[in-house]
Amino acid sequence: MRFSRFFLNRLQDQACSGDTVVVIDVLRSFTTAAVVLANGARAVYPVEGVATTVARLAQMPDAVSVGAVGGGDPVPGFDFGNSPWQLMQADLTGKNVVMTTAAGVRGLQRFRQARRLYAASLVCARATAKAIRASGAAEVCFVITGEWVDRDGDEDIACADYIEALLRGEAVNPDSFAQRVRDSDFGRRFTAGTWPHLRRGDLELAAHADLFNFAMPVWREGEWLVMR
Ligand SMILES: O=C(O)[C@H](CS(=O)(=O)O)OP(=O)(O)O
Repeated sequence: MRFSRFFLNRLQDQACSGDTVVVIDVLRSFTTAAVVLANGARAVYPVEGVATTVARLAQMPDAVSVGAVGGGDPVPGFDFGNSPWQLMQADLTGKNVVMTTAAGVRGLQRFRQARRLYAASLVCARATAKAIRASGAAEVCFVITGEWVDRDGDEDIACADYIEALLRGEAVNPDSFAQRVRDSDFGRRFTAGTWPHLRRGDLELAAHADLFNFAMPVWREGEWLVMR
């Protein structure tokens, strides 16, 4: 199996070749999406942009809305912010969830044509590696969504390192990768006490390696993407 990395927020030309694209967003989109699915949601629809999300919600009047803008503040009027801690306490049994976020969802939409597309985070990392191996993937591209000019994105790089190590068959302990999530530039904002919408509970969940034993393949349904 061959591996490459693509940094979503870098301007220079980068290639993301291969049969499998794994978009990683540990803080917080795909930790949130995993919690939503674990809490019984029927489906998560990742939609780019608040206006398009509002239009999608108008087509699905019973859907639950989850969203945040760049920096992590919730979208006003939505049912939930991009907070796994908040969603962990919600009963979402049978619900459709429409989700918009500034980085993770954008990463999925950018690679929506990939032959096999996964959303991944540390909470489902081992299951993601298992699913990729079972698919017979030959070349895997990891998309790092959390690196910005003011953030190292190491929470996502750590997750990519962990999944790649598992796919290489290495015997790895997830603890050091979880610690990198806590120590990352963005991770530290969740304990600084100066970002009211970035809760310590979100970070603790996001750093809980292999909390869930399912992967999150992303499917195309007409013009929409969906995770089930
Ligand atoms: O809501 C979040 O935690 C982040 C904020 S930002 O876009 O990284 O500033 O969004 P996400 O898409 O989950 O990375």
